[in-house]
Amino acid sequence: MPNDDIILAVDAVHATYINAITALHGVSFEIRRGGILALLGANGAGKTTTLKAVSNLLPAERGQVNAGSIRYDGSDVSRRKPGDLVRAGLVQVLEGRHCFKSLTVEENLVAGGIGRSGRRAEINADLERVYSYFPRLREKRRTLSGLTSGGEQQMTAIGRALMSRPRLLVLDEPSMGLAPLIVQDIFQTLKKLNRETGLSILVAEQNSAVALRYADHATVLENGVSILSGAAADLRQREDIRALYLGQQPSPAAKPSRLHAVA
Ligand SMILES: Nc1ncnc2c1ncn2[C@@H]1O[C@H](COP(=O)(O)OP(=O)(O)OP(=O)(O)O)[C@@H](O)[C@H]1O
Repeated sequence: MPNDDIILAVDAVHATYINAITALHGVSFEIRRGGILALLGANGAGKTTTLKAVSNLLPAERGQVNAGSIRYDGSDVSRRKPGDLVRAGLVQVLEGRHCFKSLTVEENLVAGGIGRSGRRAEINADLERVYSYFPRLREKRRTLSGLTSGGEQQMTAIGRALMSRPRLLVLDEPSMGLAPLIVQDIFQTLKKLNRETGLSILVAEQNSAVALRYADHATVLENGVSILSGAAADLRQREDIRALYLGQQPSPAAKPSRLHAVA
C-alpha cells in the first residue's frame, strides 16, 4: 500500500555493473515529502550508484537494478525514462558540477529551463527565483561558467536543476572540493529552499558533519548496504557514528558494534 507522505521509497535494492560487479546489495530508505535525507558513506560505498538508480540512469552506464524497488511519488522508476522523471520533478545534480564552461552562467541556467520546454516569461520568472536564492549567480550572470569559481559552478549546477522546478532534488557530493564557508553557504541555501518551498532533498555526502547538520534524516551505506538509518539529530549524538564518519575519537564506552544493532 503506497504511503502518500513518502516521496521516495527505496526498498532492498541490489545493483550491478556489466552484470558482474555488485555495487549495491540491500539499500533501503524513505524520504518524506518536504524532508531532507543525507546518504552517508565512504568512497565506493555505493552512494553515486544509489542516486543513479533513483533517476533510472544506471542503464546508461551498463548498470542495472537486479532486485528490490524504487518508487518516486508512488510509481516504479524502472518503468520511466530519466527525462520523464525530470518532468515529474525528480531532478539530479550530478557529481562534479557539470556546467557548460563556454556558456555564461545565465545561459547555463536557461538551458535547464528549456529542458522543461517553458515559455520565455516563465523562464524569466524562474531565473529571478534562482537569483533570489543565489544572489552570487546574478552578479556573475554574464560571466562564462568556465571562468567562475568552483563554488559558483556548483551553485550554477544547482540553479540549473531548480529551473526544472523539482519536487525532489538529488545532489551528489555538493561539497566536493569546496572551501568550508562555501559549503555552508550552499547547504544553508538548500535548507532555505526546503523550508520555504517544501522541496524534498536527497543528498549524498562524504562530508557527514555538514550533511547531518542540515538533514532531517540520514542513511549510512557501507559496502553497498544501508547499515543504519535514523534522525540526523540522533546520529549526530552517537559517538560510534562520530568516530566512524565524522573523524572524531570515541570515548572508551562507545562500541562500534552498536552501529549494526540498530540497523
Ligand atoms: N560505471 C561503473 N562500472 C563498474 N563499476 C562501477 C561503476 N561505477 C561504480 N562502480 C563500482 O560500484 C561501487 C560503488 O561505487 P559508487 O561510485 O556508487 O560509490 P560512492 O559511494 O558514490 O563513492 P564515491 O564517493 O567515490 O563516488 C564501487 O565498487 C565502484 O567501483
